[in-house]
Amino acid sequence: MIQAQDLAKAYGAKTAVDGVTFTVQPGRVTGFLGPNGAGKSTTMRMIMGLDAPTRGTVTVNGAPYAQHRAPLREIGALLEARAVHPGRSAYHHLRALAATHAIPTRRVDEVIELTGLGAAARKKVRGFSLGMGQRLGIAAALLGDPQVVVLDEPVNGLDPEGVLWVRNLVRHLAAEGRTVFLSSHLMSEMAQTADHLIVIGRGRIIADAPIQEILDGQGRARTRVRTDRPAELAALLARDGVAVQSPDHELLEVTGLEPREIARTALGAGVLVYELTPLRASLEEAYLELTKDDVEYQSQAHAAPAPSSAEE
Ligand SMILES: Nc1ncnc2c1ncn2[C@@H]1O[C@H](COP(=O)(O)OP(=O)(O)OP(=O)(O)O)[C@@H](O)[C@H]1O
Repeated sequence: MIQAQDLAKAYGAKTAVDGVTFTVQPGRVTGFLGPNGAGKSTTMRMIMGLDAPTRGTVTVNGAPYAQHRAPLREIGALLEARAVHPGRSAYHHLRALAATHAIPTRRVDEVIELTGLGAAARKKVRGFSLGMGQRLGIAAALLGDPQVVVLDEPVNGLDPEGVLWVRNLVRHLAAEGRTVFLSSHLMSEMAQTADHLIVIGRGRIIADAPIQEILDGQGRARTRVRTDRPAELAALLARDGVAVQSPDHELLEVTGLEPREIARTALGAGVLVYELTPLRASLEEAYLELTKDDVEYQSQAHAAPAPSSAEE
């Protein structure tokens, strides 16, 4: 289990993570979803003890990473920008890692098998494709047979077969009762892989719910309408896929129509509307909104010299 409590990280004046509180439970795949720059990698680095929080705490199975005697057996991670000696073979890289953590060599063969590295394991890492590099990173993460697995953008650079492989692997790890926490900036990928989603935008949690709940809530615009002729407007709005409720005098709650359409219908019939309030943006909409800002950020980042911390 991973528990973050009011976890925050600032780099100078830049707040990367702005006080997040969440729990990643064992036995399911938890997706950490957010656009580029939302704070996913920073949060994951703090989980792994690679970055010190400015505020708050994060624990892995009840203790901060640094306090575990054999951290590799507790939690395994694939983080971006993993340093692997390019002149070494994947096999030797894993052997060296195992040796420094008192992990038997037999386990190296197991993770090579598990990650489908196969014959490539004997080749120098220098010649690895992005996909093979990701597999090696995942092999290293699983080396200590950890109860908690953290993968930062594990499907980045993988071909469709590789994406499917990661999906099956993480589902298998969760089915074994492990805590699996993986990040992505793609809602579509998460929808197919995760049981539970934690959505982060600009360093803050914007949703933390089972995936089904999030998918059910998608795309169903709900609007509060106040009008002096509620019965008449309700009748005008009634159509397939639209639900109209009247919880109070002069009040309607309309599901399945955008405010603009409601306004147009009311205007067409000469019905006075004196309130029109969208009740809840769907997560997908909220997510797209955040992504939109991020695209702007990206284009600015390309126009100006890239910050030295940029990972892409
Ligand atoms: N070492 C650093 N120094 C300064 N700013 C940083 C540093 N690391 C991250 N940031 C900034 O903190 C914010 C969050 O970055 P982070 O890498 O955690 O986001 P992310 O959600 O993982 O995005 P991505 O998908 O691009 O990796 C970004 O604005 C980033 O530029």
